[in-house]
Amino acid sequence: MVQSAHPATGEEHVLTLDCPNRPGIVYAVSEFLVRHDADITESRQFDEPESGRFFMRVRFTALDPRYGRDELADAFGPVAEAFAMAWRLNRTAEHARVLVLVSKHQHCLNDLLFRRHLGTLGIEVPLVVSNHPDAAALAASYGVEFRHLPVTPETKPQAEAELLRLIGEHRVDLVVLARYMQVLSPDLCKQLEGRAINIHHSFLPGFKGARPYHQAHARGVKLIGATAHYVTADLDEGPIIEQEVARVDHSMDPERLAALGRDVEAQVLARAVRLHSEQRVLFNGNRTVVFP
Ligand SMILES: Nc1nc2c(c(=O)[nH]1)N[C@@H](CN(C=O)c1ccc(C(=O)N[C@@H](CCC(=O)O)C(=O)O)cc1)CN2
Repeated sequence: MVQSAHPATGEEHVLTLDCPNRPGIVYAVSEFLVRHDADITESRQFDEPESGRFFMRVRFTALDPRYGRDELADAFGPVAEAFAMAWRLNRTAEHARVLVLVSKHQHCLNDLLFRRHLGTLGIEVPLVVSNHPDAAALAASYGVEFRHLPVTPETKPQAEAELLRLIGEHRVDLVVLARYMQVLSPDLCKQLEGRAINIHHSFLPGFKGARPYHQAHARGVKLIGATAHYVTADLDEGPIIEQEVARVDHSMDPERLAALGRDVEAQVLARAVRLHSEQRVLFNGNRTVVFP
């Protein structure tokens, strides 16, 4: 990891990119930044032999006030085109606007709102939405707007249309399924591609579905876990961002496993939301490249 020696005054940005691997990519990016009077403060890269793709994340401070995010983006376009890059450039001061979806279990929602309240998670949460009324008091306790959106097989299309309207109205960048127990339709998944994260309460690919702790108990596992992944139409199959495990034993019934799992779920989801909101996750097919 490359770290800058001298403090710089200016706006901090993050550039992420991926492209076919070839010589000269790092030079081209560095030359562009130097030419625009930017100071690189962190740089990570990964060459993936299997796909032949190159992945990079650069954090830099723009020292010349003539070059804000939009001016730099316009100027970087030709460089990106020359290397067939997929890329994103954002100011780090811009916090991701997160809509949280929740059902009955509130531990992951509470953890996210508490970390935001403490200022240790750089996100804004304009809205909490649930298919049950239970979480209204928790959202209110953090001063966050709450919307109860019941979902039945008959009302799912209207409920999802209303959810999309709320995402637009609140300028949402990221949807977080914090133990939301309804399966999103393929259409909604397509519209939320790359900007919806789910916490699954097992160590995937083990124990998919709605009752992983009962499955784990029945199997007699000695480790349980949680997985944060991007949401796709294929249930529990999306690109994995973060995972963690905890040791368990024969004396623990499904309820005890679920109680232990709650802490793991909350930690894994908060880590995944931080990694995504800091632009530290890049897509590599159905997998991810994560620069922590
Ligand atoms: N399109 C997707 N939607 C959702 C995903 C996903 O990966 N893709 N993850 C789930 C969360 N989840 C596991 O992490 C999960 C939630 C619900 C179910 C399920 O079978 N639900 C039943 C209803 C259960 C209930 O009402 O309690 C169902 O929808 O018929 C499985 C896995 C969130 N959505």
